[in-house]
Order: sequence, then structure tokens, then C-alpha cells
Amino acid sequence: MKKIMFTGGGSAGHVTVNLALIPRFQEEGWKIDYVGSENGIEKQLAGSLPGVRYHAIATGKLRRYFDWQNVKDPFKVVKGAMQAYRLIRRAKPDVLFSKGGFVSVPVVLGAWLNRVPVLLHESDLTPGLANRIAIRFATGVCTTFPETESHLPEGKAHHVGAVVREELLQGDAARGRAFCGFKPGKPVLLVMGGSLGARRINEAVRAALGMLTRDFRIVHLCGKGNVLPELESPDYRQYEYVQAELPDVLAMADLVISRAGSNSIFEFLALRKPMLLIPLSRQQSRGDQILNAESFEAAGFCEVLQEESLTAGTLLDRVGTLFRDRETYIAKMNESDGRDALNAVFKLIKQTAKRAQSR
Ligand SMILES: CC(=O)N[C@H]1[C@@H](OP(=O)(O)OP(=O)(O)OC[C@H]2O[C@@H](n3ccc(=O)[nH]c3=O)[C@H](O)[C@@H]2O)O[C@H](CO)[C@@H](O)[C@@H]1O
Repeated sequence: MKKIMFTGGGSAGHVTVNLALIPRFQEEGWKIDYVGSENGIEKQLAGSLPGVRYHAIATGKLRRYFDWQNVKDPFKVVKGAMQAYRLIRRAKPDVLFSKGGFVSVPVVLGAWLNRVPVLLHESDLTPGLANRIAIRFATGVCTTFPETESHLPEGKAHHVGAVVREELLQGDAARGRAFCGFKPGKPVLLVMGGSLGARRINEAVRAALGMLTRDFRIVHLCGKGNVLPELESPDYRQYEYVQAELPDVLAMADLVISRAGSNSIFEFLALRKPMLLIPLSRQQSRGDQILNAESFEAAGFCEVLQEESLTAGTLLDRVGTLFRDRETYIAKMNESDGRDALNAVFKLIKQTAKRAQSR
């Protein structure tokens, strides 16, 4: 029996591609192992899947600020690396597919030491730190954006396009309305702050709520601990995070306000949703979302509002423009390249496993 090991975590963005691939490998009878952390979102998302053996290892985090945890974390990383090494030696997978995030680095290293071939995946325009470390131990990197190739060592990039979970394309708008309790009539605006929510977006949307609900019904995915029950109304529904209902919520949305996390924006593109992107600023990140958003803006798929300029007023103004010009955005998205990324990654993983066996 063929065996594949997946890793990736820390945020939903580092798990979704794995979630799309797992059913494909299960259909062909592969045995599936997933290595993640004890407390990360990957445990909830991948660990609960039938037929997937989930293994938690110790992980440390790379922070951009001082924290006493920074002193303890290198020891956790070493412990995690030893756990990963032993785990891989026992499980003997034919291939490791790594989606990045800090948990993935010791797993990639463990695979390399056990001579298990490694294929990486990068969703963002520029590679994240975990993938930049992991690349030397991998045979290749699947990229979502064509531009990413110039940021990688020569010969390692495979541009496959965006992998979108198939179930997201099967949503039903009427079911979405029933879930939110929205009556037909006004268009629906979906606000999505990334898998972890977004405080600044939440604040701006709520400051503009009175004006926004004149024209729209709003469904707001606001992140853990961010629901404000006193604001709930027939025109404004809040959820921390939705899983099974997301396809229907997406199908129902006429417009989207979102962070510019790569998976989310490619999902909106696949579903032809006019979008206003508010990328995470350079103070809070390495600036990857700004580059993602600029690439989409250049292609004519979205409006972009930088966080420094975000107020209730600028938000209302941009939502107005987006709604007025929605058909233009949809027409541009209809011209986009509709390649089957899921199949391309699936084939590349199988080739990577096969090449290793024939060596
Ligand atoms: C703060 C941070 O580090 N963000 C990064 C993280 O974002 P984040 O985890 O937010 O990443 P993405 O936007 O890429 O993916 C979020 C995923 O969660 C799903 N979803 C979201 C909300 C919800 O209620 N239900 C649900 O299922 C979306 O459909 C999507 O598939 O990974 C991305 C991909 O590497 C990066 O571009 C982001 O910069």
C-alpha cells in the first residue's frame, strides 16, 4: 500500500491545500499520515478527518517580537525534530507533502534524513520563512502565482495555479441565506478577516455598519472571540469561523471584503466574487498579502485598500465603487486562467514518490 505524509499548519491557509488533496489520495487507496502541532488549527481541520492518522509534535514559533517563549522555543523545535525523525522512520511514507507554517520545518528535515522525497507548496507570491528553510531539502515547490518562480532556486518551481477545495464550488445560495436567516432582497456582503479574523477590518466594518446595512445584508466571519452579540440584527450576522457552511455562504455572497491571504483570494476568484482586499500591513507581517493583493489588482480582479488608509469612510467609498463596477470585475475574472491545479499537484506528488522508488 502506498503511503503519503502531509504537514503544514499554524493557520488555515497552511492546511487548506492538504484538505483538498487528502480525498484524492484516499480514493486511490493511499494510507494518510498528517503531522501537525498539538494546539494548531490543523489538528481541528485535518485531525478530525476519517482515515487520517494525526500525529502531534512539539513546535516552536518564529516571532517578530520579543517574548520569553523565544528562549524556550529552540528546545521545543529540537524536540519536535527528533519526534518527526522517529515518526517518519516508523511510518516510512513514500513521499512528504509540506504546505509550510512553522510546524513543517522539523518534519521536512526528518523526511530528508530518512531519505523520503519532499515536495513543498507555496500559496503566497513570495515564499514564507518555513518554505525558504525547507527548500534545500525538497525536490521541488508547487507555486500558486507564476511570479513566485523568480524567488526560488532555479529548477525547483512548478507553477500549478491555485488549489481550491472542490466542495467550495458546490455551494448553494438559498442554503446560505437560510443559514444566515437572510430574506431575499438586498445583496449580500461577506466580510472575511482571514482564518484568524482581523481586528482592524472588524472595527471599520462595525463603524460603518449603519450605512452598510442600508444597502446590504452582511455576513461577517470575524475570528475567535470577536462576535459582538449586541450588534446582531436581521441584516448583520456574525460567526467566528464557518466550516461546513462556507460553500453556501460563499455562493450567497455578491461582494466580499477580505484580507489578502492567498487561499481566500483564489477561492473568491474561482467563484467570481468582486472583492475589496485589505492586506495585512508590513508592520504585522512580511508583506506577503500586500504582494498578493497587488498582483490581483494588476489583473483587474479586485479593489485594494491599504490598512493605513482604512476608516469607516474609505471602506464605504470602496464598497460603493466595487458594487457599482461589479460586472467589470466579474468580466476580468472570467478571462482568468482556469487550470486544474488540484490535478497538477496530485500528479506531481505521485511522480515525486515514483522517482524516489526507481532510484
Ligand atoms: C495572519 C497570517 O499569517 N496570514 C497568512 C495565512 O492566512 P490565512 O490562514 O488567513 O490564509 P488564507 O486566506 O490563505 O486561507 C484561509 C482559509 O480558511 C478558510 N476559512 C476562512 C474563514 C472561515 O470562517 N472558514 C474557512 O474555512 C478560507 O476559505 C481559506 O481556505 O496564510 C496565507 C497563505 O499562506 C497567507 O497568505 C496569510 O498571509
